[in-house]
Amino acid sequence: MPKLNISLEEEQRHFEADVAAIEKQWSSPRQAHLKRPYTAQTIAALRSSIDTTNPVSSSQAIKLWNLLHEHRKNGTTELTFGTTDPTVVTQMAKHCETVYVSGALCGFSEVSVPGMDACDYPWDTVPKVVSKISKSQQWHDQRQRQFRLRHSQKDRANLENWDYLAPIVADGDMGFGSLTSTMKMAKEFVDSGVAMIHLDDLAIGMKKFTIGQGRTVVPTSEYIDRLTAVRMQFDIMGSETLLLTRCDTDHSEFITSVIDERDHEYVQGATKSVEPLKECLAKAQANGEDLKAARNDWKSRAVLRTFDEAVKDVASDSEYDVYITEVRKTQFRSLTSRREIAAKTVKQPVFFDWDIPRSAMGQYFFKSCVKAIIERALAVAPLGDVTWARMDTPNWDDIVEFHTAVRKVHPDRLFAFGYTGDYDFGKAGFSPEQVKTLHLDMAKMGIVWQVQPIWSLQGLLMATDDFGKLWASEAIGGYVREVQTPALAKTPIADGFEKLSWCGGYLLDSFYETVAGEKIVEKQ
Ligand SMILES: C[C@](O)(C(=O)O)[C@H](CC(=O)O)C(=O)O
Repeated sequence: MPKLNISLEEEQRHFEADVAAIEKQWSSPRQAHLKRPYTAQTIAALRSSIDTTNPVSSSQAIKLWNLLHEHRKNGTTELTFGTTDPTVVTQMAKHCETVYVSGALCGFSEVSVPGMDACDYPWDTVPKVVSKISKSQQWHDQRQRQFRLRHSQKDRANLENWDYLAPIVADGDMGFGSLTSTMKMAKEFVDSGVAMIHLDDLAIGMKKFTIGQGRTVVPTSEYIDRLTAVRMQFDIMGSETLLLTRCDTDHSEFITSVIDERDHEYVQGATKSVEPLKECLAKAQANGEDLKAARNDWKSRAVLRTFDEAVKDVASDSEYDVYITEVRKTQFRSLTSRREIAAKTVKQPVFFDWDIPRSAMGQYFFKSCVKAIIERALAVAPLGDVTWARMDTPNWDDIVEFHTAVRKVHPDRLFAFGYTGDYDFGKAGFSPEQVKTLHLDMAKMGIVWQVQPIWSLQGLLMATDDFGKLWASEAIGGYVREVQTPALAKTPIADGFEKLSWCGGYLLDSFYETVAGEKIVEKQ
């Protein structure tokens, strides 16, 4: 292998030029709001000597950044939905300005072994889907342009001219492991051409929906480290790719560790001296008892409380007032500090043990609330570009409280929102009239990117079911009447093979023409 032919002075010059370029990029209007815990020198030294910026990801990110800011300025919002299918994306281009690649959908349709969304698919699953969609967008852009340029300037005025290059937003879940897998995932995303990815605070494998038991977050510090790892990877690549800091704290029941005192306020402990939950459940299992009932019985005996609630239970009203006033003098207090204050302000001893309720997997009980979500969102805001508090149910008061509080600190913040699962708006207290204008009301709070992530699971399934029924009963007669005729009558035409443009027929022909020098297809 030959030695690198570069003098020490030249190497140093390159390094310093890199540092200067990084500092310039970090102070640009696109990046000036970001705060990194590392320096441009550190990043420059982590780069390889070849430029690894991905032009698609960076230009799509800037396009998205400008689009979202335009919405924020106007109090409007981008509305999109999730898919994994490039053909679907071509039709989205007529109505949406962005595309969403959903992890949940990938887990059903883009893996060798499908399953419910537990984010347990390989870490490069979603980047591969983004890459497929991005290449398809580029191809449609190319074949549309080629078709247009076959025509005179005047004739082009009557031809379709869609923006197929809608920026792609994709699901990075929790990063799929520790720092290095998160970095590898971020790298694959950038190389796939993604415009923005979201990363959340869930523990790996602990996104649980069905039995509603066990959804687990990581400590705030680990959430910050994850996002820092992504930001660092983007910086190493010199990428403009946007980072959407998603917070899944809502309805989470557990936290993996109590290492970060910022989380202590929300950790629950037993306030009665009972046997550890783990032992109780092991005994119940050995005796063939109903585990859910045993757990509920244990909970009623253990009386789970946060430390502040435990103090409130034993203190007089005036004692509690003194206690909580003292606690609130500092934003974050460790359990040790809370115990010290309680010892000074409350006569009764406070029994509180957060180890007794720990699960067999070691998790601690966690009491989620809007305040906890706000604190996490604020802790990570400087690392990201957009904020999303994922909510299991559409609770309007919570939505308003969250966005108002974050906007107080970051008035220009961009927000995202997902109409997760199938929200029951009626049950959540919304009138049909309120649902109609919900997206606009949210836009006024800075929620500039709104997504129905899993449209396929209702919309596409329903359309396929309806068509399957028609085809089975009426075959080609039904097809011609219900699909082909209306598709061709549509303006603009619902593309397909009929017009050679959508399927790239003219582009293909022009490759042959260019190589063989023959004019195979007449200009239209
Ligand atoms: C957005 C989401 O992460 C997804 O994978 O699409 C899911 C969607 C859903 O469960 O409806 C989510 O966690 O909200």
